[in-house]
Order: sequence, then C-alpha cells, then structure tokens
Amino acid sequence: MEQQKAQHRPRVLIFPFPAQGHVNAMLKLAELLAMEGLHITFLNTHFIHNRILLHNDIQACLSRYPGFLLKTISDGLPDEHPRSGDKIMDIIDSMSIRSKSVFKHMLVSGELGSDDSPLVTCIIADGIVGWFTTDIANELHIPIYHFRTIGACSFWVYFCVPNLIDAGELPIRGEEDMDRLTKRVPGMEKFLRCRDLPSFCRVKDLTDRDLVSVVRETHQSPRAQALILNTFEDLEGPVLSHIRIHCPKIYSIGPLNIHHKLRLTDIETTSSPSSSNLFEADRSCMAWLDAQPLKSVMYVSFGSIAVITKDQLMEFWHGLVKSKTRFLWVMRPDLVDEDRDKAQIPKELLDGTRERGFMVGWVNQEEVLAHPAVGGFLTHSGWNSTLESIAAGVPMICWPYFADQQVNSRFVSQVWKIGMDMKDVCDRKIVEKMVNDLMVERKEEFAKAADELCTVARKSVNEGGSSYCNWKGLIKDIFKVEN
Ligand SMILES: O=c1ccn([C@@H]2O[C@H](COP(=O)(O)OP(=O)(O)O[C@H]3O[C@H](CO)[C@@H](O)[C@H](O)[C@H]3O)[C@@H](O)[C@H]2O)c(=O)[nH]1
Ligand SMILES: C[C@H]1CC[C@@H]2C(C(=O)O)=CO[C@@H](O)[C@@H]21
Repeated sequence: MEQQKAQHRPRVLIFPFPAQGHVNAMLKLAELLAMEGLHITFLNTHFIHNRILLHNDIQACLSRYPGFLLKTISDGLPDEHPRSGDKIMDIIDSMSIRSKSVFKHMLVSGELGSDDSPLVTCIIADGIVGWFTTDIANELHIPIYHFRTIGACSFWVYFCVPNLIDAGELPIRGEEDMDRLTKRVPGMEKFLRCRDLPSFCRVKDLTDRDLVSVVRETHQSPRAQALILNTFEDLEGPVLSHIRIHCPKIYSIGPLNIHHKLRLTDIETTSSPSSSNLFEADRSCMAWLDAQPLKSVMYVSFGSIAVITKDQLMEFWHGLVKSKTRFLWVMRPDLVDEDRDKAQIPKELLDGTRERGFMVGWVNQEEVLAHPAVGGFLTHSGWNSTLESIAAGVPMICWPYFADQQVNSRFVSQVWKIGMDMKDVCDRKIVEKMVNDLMVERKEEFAKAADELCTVARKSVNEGGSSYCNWKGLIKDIFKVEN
C-alpha cells in the first residue's frame, strides 16, 4: 500500500544554475516541496555538488524527506575554470551546448528517479537555463516550470531589453549618457536610468554574448507552465502585473528564507536546517557579535561571485575604518583578484580592524543578519542578500557588482527607500560618509523603513498572506498537472 502511494507521488526535478545564490534559493524551494509530500530530485553540477558535500552535512539533513535524491550533471567546463567574477557567464554557454544531450539522456534513462518513483513527472528549472531545459521538457512531454532566482524588477528589465534596442535607447552612448532616464521599461520610466540597467547592457556591441544569452533565456519563461519567483506581492506587485501580461501564471512565494523557516517550524523537525554553503562557514563571528551593542555593526559582504580589485578593497577598508563604525566583513578567499600582500596593509587599517572590526571567510548570513547587533548591510545587492536583508529588517548600502544587482540597488534606494545606492563609485570618502549616514545621521529613518518592510514581508508568508496563498496554489497546480 505504502509503495503504491509512493508510485503515485509526483517526482519533481529541481535544476538550479550552478552558483551559490541559485542553489540556495532552489534548495529551499525543493525542501518546501518535499514537506508537501512530493518526491524530489535535486540536480547539481558535479562542481557544485562536491563543494556542498565538502562544507555541509546535506545528506543527513535531507534524509528526513522520503524520496529526496541528489544527482549530478557536468557543466561542461574544466575543473580549473574559476566559475566566479564575469567568468561565471561561460557556464550558461557551456551548459546550453554540452549539458543538453546528457540532460535528455538522464531524463529518459530513469537515472533521475528511484525504484519506487522512477520517472520525473515535473521539472522546475532555473529560468536562466530555460532554453535547453524547456526544449527537452517539451520534447519529452514533461511539464516544466521556471524558477528565476532574481527579483521581478530585474526580470522585467531583461524582458524589455529588445524594446530598448528597438527604440534606440541601447546602446548607451558613453559615460555622459548614464544618467538618462530610460523610457521603454513600463512602470520604471520615472526612476530607471541607463546606469541602473543590468550590467550586461553596458556594451557597445548589442550582439554581445552575455547580453544576448540573458535576454534569450528570459524570453523562454512564457513557454513554461508557470513562472515561480522569490518575491512577494507587496514588494513587487506593480512589476509583477507587467510581467503577467507575458507570463500569466506567476507564483510569487518569497521571501523563501522566511517561508522555509516557518514551514520547518510547522513540521516541528528536530534536525538542523539544511545548508548549501560553497565555502566553510566560520561561526566565531557570532560570539564577537554577541559582544557588540545593539544595531552597531555594519555587516559587509559581496556575495559568492563578485571579485574586487586590490584598490577597491583598500577604498572600502579605509572608508570603514575612518567611519569609526564596527564592522563584520566577509572576505571570501577568492574575493580579491590579486594576491593580498599583508605587509602592504597600512597600520591604521590593521589597528582599526582589531579595535572595531572582524573579518571572516564565510558566514551563515541569515544568522548574521538576524543578530540584534547588526544595524546595516554593505552589500553587492544580489537578490538573495537583498531579500534576506529585507526579511531581517536591516537597511542597506548597495554597491552593485554586475547583472541584476544594478537594478536591485536602484529599487532599494529609490522605490523601497530602505538604503542608499553607491553604484559606480568606490571612494573611501564616500564609503565613510554613507556608512555614517546609514548608521548614525539617518539611522532612525532607514531603520523605520526597513522595519516596516520586514513586517510586510513576514505577513506575506504567514497563513493568509499572498506568498502563502500562492504557495498553496502552486502545490495544487503541480498535483493537478500530474493527474
Ligand atoms: O558569507 C556569506 C555570504 C553569502 N551567503 C549567502 O550566499 C547567498 C548569496 O546570494 P546573492 O546575495 O544573491 O549573491 P550572489 O552569490 O552574487 O548571487 C548570484 O545569484 C543571485 C540570484 O540569482 C543574483 O541576484 C546575483 O546577482 C548573482 O550574483 C545568500 O543566500 C547569502 O545568504 C552566505 O551564506 N554567507
Ligand atoms: C550567470 C549570471 C548572469 C545571469 C544569472 C542571473 C539571472 O539573471 O538569473 C543572476 O545572477 C547570476 O548568478 C547569473
């Protein structure tokens, strides 16, 4: 009887793009689906899978879900490829060319299932690899949903790039054109400048590989059964309405981190939540945070992909030390693009850091942001970091590095007004001034706005909230598609 029930249970294949921000969000989605009784196959690239096994006890955590499988596929790149900075874009191309036939073979051969639920009955693919996954899904008559791990705001901007090109708004005509308002992204006419377009739009050649790839992939989502987004209606409702004209079925189910935490509480699990860190998390900073005053610490992190120059490192460092604010800085081992020569670091920086700072290689970011000592976040504006900061009620200073981050930082500063945008500037004086503004001069204003948005975010995933209801709708949809 049990086995019969299992055979009738849908097996959902979750296929994230191989990068930290994508895997984190899609693993939370996978776990939420598993809690609903679905069988899950989570497909990572070999590279990501090995890194996760190295730094997390993921298998033990996922063993609480019957039928949860971890499988792997090649990304087609050599082991020594850095897979960070702008080199990350090589992965889209490589996968579209080299992983396509392997992906099809894996689906057909049954190797993505288990004995009691051998077939994949539904696919949730990362929208950034929507092209080849949708082709294969359609060929094999398997329903496919797209999950795009960026915000609705940047999804919509990518979607509108062909309009910008047709209207002659792209290419951008040099530095003096950067502050021009763009008129061809409906709903954003009043505040979106050329400067705020995704970094891939900053090219002279409109056939640029990266721009073409991201726009092509974005335009695959109307082909999917539905589009799932890690956002919530009260945050991005107006933008979602524009996207719904092209992708009528959108499930906004975020912020996934709080959604996930709440549902874990519902099932009263005793085991620890799963993590998918690609770096070893250092817990020593938590004791340091415990010893700092309330909302006094600026948390600094540029996510998992951004690479900065040594000069930029020094500007941030001087600015932070000069501001006299306490800071906790995630210095990923591959953050700086040249060797950091310790001997060349000025004494004032080393002293300032010893007095008021703490540096770590990687942290559990959600825990850090939830700590009462954290009062601000200097971030690269990756979408997960943005949402996690919103979910924790922490205001931001944004220093976008690439891709969607340029759009996110504009929304943080001009639309949601929960922080400041330091885009395109990396100067110690500006860093010092912005840190002082956020943590001292305008502290109350930003803290209040961030607090209010945090309350709204939490409401959305609570029973009756928009993300809660959309989640129930998505589950119903997935089960319906099966029958
Ligand atoms: O020390 C750290 C630093 C980060 N994180 C986590 O790592 C993730 C980072 O994701 P994100 O903030 O989105 O940044 P990226 O790693 O840069 O993510 C990529 O993927 C995102 C989702 O598509 C995009 O929005 C970004 O632009 C893109 O660079 C978050 O969940 C963080 O909580 C940690 O756990 N510990
Ligand atoms: C490969 C990077 C460029 C686009 C991808 C992405 C997305 O638009 O889905 C967000 O950030 C990066 O991780 C991906």
